[in-house]
Amino acid sequence: MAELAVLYDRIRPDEKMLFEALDALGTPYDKVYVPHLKLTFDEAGAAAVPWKVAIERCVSQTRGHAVTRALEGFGVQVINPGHVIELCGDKLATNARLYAAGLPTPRTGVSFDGDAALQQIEALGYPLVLKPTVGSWGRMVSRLNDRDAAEAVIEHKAVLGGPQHGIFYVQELIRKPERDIRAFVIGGECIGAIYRTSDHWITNTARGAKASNCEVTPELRDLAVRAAAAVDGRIVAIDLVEDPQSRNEWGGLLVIEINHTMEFKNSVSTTGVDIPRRMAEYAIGLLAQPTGAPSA
Ligand SMILES: Nc1ncnc2c1ncn2[C@@H]1O[C@H](COP(=O)(O)OP(=O)(O)OP(=O)(O)O)[C@@H](O)[C@H]1O
Repeated sequence: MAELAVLYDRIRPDEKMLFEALDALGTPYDKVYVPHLKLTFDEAGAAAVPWKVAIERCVSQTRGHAVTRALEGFGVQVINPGHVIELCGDKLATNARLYAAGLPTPRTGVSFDGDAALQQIEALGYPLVLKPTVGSWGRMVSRLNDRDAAEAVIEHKAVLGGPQHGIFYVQELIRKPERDIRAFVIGGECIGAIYRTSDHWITNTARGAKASNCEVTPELRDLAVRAAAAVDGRIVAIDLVEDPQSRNEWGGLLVIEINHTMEFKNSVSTTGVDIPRRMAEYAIGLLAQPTGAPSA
């Protein structure tokens, strides 16, 4: 049993790379397959939790959040902490936090009923993007070019039902170049960034976008670091778009979302930065601190 753990529910190339980085650094760690983990809140249960620090890598956000909350009860410092997962796992919560911190995002609205949503959409004007507040890989991110599209999507959501479909989260469509930017922030430092380029307006690599290196300009560095700090993220990836119409102090960059269990497999050779090693070093650095307190 080691003081460091990696919590996972599937071994993707990213987790393999993280294990290899930890192996290379020689620090003992436990690979904890969360679906087999049982935690009991009593003395014996606490004795069975040896870890001081854990890196949470679950594909299932619900599982990752739950195990994080539980382990925090045993004094384990999980990267990222539960409150960070709560914020980053929900685009509305992230946007509200970024707004409160004075950081730029696309103009965004939220409403809680179909009729109100249609009114808000009409007032904001087309084209708009409607997205689920919880989700990734660009799933159900929908472009609304006109009232017909808005009515159709609102009706689908009403008929499908379910708590998620009762929230209407809409954003102005940014006329970005055919790419977005993903910046990696570890321990308060922006260690690299990639462009994700596609001829589709949804530029996720999961949808076939091509990754290439993106220079970390002072503006990008500043915004990425501030966005990570706004959600208290320890190891996070910040997704941004370039708005040619914005004259903001970050050269028109806007934050779209923040990923708390970031995928990085396509970004290591692209950026030339050994991202899994930086993650491993950050976690090992926390072990050395008396309280396991974060360094950033
Ligand atoms: N307001 C917007 N204007 C223009 N393009 C957008 C906007 N919002 C999202 N996009 C595009 O759609 C993609 C997916 O959007 P978003 O990141 O919000 O969804 P996701 O499902 O969380 O994806 P990810 O896998 O990046 O977490 C973005 O990478 C971007 O290319």
